[in-house]
Amino acid sequence: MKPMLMDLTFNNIMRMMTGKRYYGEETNDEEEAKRVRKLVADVGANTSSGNAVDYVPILRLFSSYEKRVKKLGEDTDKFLQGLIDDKRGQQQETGTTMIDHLLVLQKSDTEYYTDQIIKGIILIMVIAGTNTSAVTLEWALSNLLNHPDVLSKARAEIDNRVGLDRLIQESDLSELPYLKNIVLETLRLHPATPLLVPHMASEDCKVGSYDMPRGTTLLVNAWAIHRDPNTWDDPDSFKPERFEKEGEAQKLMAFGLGRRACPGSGLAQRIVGLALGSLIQCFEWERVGNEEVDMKEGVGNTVPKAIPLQAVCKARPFLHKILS
Ligand code: HEM
Repeated sequence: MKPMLMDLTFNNIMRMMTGKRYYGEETNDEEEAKRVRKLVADVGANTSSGNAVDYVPILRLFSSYEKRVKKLGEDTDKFLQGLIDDKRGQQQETGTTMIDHLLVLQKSDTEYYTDQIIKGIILIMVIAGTNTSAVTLEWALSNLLNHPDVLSKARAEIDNRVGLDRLIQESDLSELPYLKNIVLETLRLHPATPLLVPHMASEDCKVGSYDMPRGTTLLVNAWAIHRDPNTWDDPDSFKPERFEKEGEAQKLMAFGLGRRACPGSGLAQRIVGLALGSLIQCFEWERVGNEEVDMKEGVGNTVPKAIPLQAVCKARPFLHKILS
């Protein structure tokens, strides 16, 4: 499932930014899509591993990491500049992509909305928004396969509120509280970035009973906070119903808190909710064998499953009718 979910979230973000798809059958330009897919795979392979030279400087003599990453940076910059230049050749005022809007802003505020800033915005949306949403979907589906009762309840909610005459759409999400609670429970047990991102104290301060001198790096262990038995009942169990209690969702830290919290949290919850809702509405899902889906965590910036999810699915009969 993981590669398909990654393709989905990457297409989603890139369609918002550029209007183009790079994965699947409806790609606009297959040659360009192939180049972009290779670039994305190379960036993925080189970002989560880190640079051993940072810890053991002598390794510089043997390592090609820095050279490789520099070349990758140049290729990425060329690709992003190409996206902006393509759009600049078109009529932005009628365009609906994010790059169109940013180029309109560039005309009125040239100093702030430079190409560099626009490239940075595209890049951070791809880096921060694709893998995080894809792993959350993979954990959500894994939990549903291990809890068929929850899956049936979610399907019943969608069938009742959306029906079988059309596909679920974004505007339905506010009417599907159980589906929302499944997403929240997944974010509680499997926060995609379990240590958030490192923060630094800009002034001397106290966190709980600890003194934090200015300049201290602070890591927040959201994973542990989300499983703290003093805060949650039966914290290790997957129980979306817990979020029916008022105020429970406010205890989550999967998107951080405060000024530097994730600005994509609303978008992420819509992407994950709609994708998961569509998978539940359109397909019958089963585990590959009788055994439960393995829920061990692997290693990575955004916590992957140790064993990638494989599942069996069959289109529900109504789908043929509405797609024909
Ligand atoms: C399930 C999906 C996602 C999760 C779990 C997630 C989680 C996080 C977390 C924990 C942080 C750091 C917050 C902190 O340290 O206090 C963060 C930062 C950020 N996220 Fe997300 N995120 C997700 C999706 C997205 C999406 C879809 C976008 C945009 C397209 C996005 C854009 C960003 C950006 C730009 C930052 C940096 C904000 C800053 O430093 O001020 N994220 N995210």
